[in-house]
Amino acid sequence: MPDLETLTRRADAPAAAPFHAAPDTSGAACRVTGLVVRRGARETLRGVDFTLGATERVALIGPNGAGKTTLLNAVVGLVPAAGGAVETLGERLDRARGRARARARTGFVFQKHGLVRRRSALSNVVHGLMARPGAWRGWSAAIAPAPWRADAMEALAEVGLADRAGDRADRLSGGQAQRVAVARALVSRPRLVIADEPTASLDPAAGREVMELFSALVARRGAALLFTTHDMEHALAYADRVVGLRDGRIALDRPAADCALTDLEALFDG
Ligand SMILES: Nc1ncnc2c1ncn2[C@@H]1O[C@H](COP(=O)(O)OP(=O)(O)OP(=O)(O)O)[C@@H](O)[C@H]1O
Repeated sequence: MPDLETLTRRADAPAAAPFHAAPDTSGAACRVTGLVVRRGARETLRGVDFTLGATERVALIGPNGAGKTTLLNAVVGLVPAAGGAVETLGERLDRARGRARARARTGFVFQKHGLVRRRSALSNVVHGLMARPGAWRGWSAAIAPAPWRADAMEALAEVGLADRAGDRADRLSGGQAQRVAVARALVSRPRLVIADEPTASLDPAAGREVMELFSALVARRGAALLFTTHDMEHALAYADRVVGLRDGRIALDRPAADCALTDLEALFDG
């Protein structure tokens, strides 16, 4: 089974999935019910109930090993449920076609940008369109169809990097590279964006800049965002709701506006 990062590599893109899948009529980006995930003999998620609204931004927090990444993986069907159910973008994830359709409408951002270093910023954003029908994984900015290049340029402009479109990814700063990764995730206009510690590799100022932009763009697009973070200030500032995991269970689920920093820090005590 591929991990989250291989999903953004074109060879593993769900090419068979239709770009325009059935509309989500469930009213939620994701519904997780009684989810149990096992890794070997150990239960890493132990009965998780969680709903992500269609346009909601949720921060997942908790100590190391609490199950945050496992939950992100489960939301796109990258780890199987040993119990309970997951429905994402109206699709049942226990079915291969449902998983492919849900993933085709999901954007991904990772701790490390995962850009192709020798390709231009624009080519890297074009890669975010590879779930479209007819996509060829060798496409770069130079040979992708003009409308696709235009979409990629628009996404780069939205992250403030239109003027760096032709620069190789390895010439960008960490913060700029992560902004390109955000553009790559959003260019296909996903209904759901998931991000695993998107600022962990950045310094605090660059991290704030990326999250500010990322969270605002997702809101402007009317998509849902689920991100993990170890930065409690990011959880409070860039999410509508904070969900805390501890030992594979939900230990906190509250609107960000009703949380104090001390509430979040309490999750890490003991
Ligand atoms: N591929 C795997 N095989 C076996 N066990 C795993 C695997 N991935 C994660 N686990 C285990 O599942 C549990 C939850 O891990 P997970 O990565 O979801 O936690 P996390 O909250 O994201 O932690 P962190 O903050 O350290 O990234 C941990 O005990 C971990 O060791």
